[in-house]
Amino acid sequence: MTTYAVTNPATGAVEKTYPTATDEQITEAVNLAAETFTSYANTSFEQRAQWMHRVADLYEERLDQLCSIITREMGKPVRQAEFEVKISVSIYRYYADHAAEFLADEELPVARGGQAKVQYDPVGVLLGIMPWNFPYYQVARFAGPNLMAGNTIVLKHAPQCPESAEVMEQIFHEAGFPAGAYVNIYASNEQIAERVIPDPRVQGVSLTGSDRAGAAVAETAGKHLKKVVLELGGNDPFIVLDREIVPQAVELAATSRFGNAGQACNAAKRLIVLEEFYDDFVEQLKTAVEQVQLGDPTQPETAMGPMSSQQALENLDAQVRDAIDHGATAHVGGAPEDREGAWYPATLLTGLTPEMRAYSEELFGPVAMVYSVASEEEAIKLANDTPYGLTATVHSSDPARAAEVGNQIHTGQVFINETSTTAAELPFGGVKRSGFGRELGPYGIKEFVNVRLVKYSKN
Ligand SMILES: NC(=O)C1=CN([C@@H]2O[C@H](COP(=O)(O)OP(=O)(O)OC[C@H]3O[C@@H](n4cnc5c(N)ncnc54)[C@H](O)[C@@H]3O)[C@@H](O)[C@H]2O)C=CC1
Ligand SMILES: CCCCCC(=O)O
Repeated sequence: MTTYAVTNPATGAVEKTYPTATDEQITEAVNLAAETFTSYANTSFEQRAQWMHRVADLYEERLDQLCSIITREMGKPVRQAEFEVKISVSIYRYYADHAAEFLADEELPVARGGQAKVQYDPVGVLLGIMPWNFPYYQVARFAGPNLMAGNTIVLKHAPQCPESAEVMEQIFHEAGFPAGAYVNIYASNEQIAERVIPDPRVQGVSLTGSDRAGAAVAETAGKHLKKVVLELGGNDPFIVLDREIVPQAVELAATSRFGNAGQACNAAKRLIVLEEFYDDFVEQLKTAVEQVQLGDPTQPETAMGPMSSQQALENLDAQVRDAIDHGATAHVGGAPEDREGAWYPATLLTGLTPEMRAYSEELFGPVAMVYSVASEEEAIKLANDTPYGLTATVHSSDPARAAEVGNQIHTGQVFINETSTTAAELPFGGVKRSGFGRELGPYGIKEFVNVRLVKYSKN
């Protein structure tokens, strides 16, 4: 049974519970989104943009409240929560400002004469299934473009995030969107599979989360011929090619790995370093990891708070224990803190080998793993030795060399001499088990539209 509750990971205390929807409520939610679609699809881009900018205004006006909610729901340090709210605002404003341009009719040349154009029409009700790690940002990547395209949305958030889910729906309605344009549901997985995805008025599903969840939802969607966009996990390589870049690479690696307590699909997870300066890199990184102190996530000076839940901590602990039991070395950290709440210290592991779970599985927590390789070719081979393909970052004092290596890594995104970042105008997505489809940028608004040909005879 799915329980929607605010369980503060800093203390383990259940602070608020929300009732899972009844089957009748689920049906009413889809009915409302479907009935609203007809009129909403006929609103102008200007009207949608006005409402969308108002959503962004309300996020800005309620910054402190929004930050406090997710700090309690999943332990995010308040400064990082501010960043998340602000990037969500930028996504809403980006699509408010650019949707009309991105979805403008396109005239097509016709060899045999006549006229033709493509128009980008909304398709109907979309289901969004979002995770707990960035409660506002993940929803913005889905709601921003699809509402601007004229679709209506039914949003099922993570069971850990019922309060942020509630406040987002309130904001969209207060901003002026029709009630049926954005409908939040506290649904169970079974209700999603049995009552939402099969509904003929639901035209697509966007899920961000684990590949396990993605596979389950995509299987149901496939059975009912519904398009999906999947933003799943990653085990992203971070390759260091020369000694000169090591100090910068150490700083970037620590920032990427320990932000959000390591709970980011695009975090640098596998640090791959040429053996000639491997010891130096590990020593410098050890110093950086030791400086990442756990703290009260409500305090502005805190760099890392608890993990999102006791379950997330236990999953990570099992993976790290398995690595250590099979011979890995924990230079820093390596076990949960002995106190109430989901507290796991910044951890540095070396000596990873293929028989360990940590070698092939995503470690969704504050654990940096460093691998030594003898050559650039070995670095590329190791980087690609994963079922995932989300982002890769490559670091060298010679950016052209880094780009050449980056071009050989099978991922949806490559970053040269910087951490894997995200922005409203940059497409985000992966290959292999990291999912398919793209969010953000001009690509994110064309995933759930009907690319419709209109042709006129030449007479
Ligand atoms: N790509 C990303 O941003 C994220 C990836 N993850 C990955 O997921 C792993 C585990 O995290 P979880 O909390 O288990 O995330 P999850 O993948 O179980 O949850 C993500 C969302 O999918 C929903 N969901 C899960 N199974 C479902 C099903 N059968 N039908 C319908 N909805 C379903 C959840 O309720 C939630 O809303 C992490 O270790 C990480 O690898 C988790 C969060 C975000
Ligand atoms: C704002 C950072 C992006 C995290 C992307 C993810 O975990 O899905």
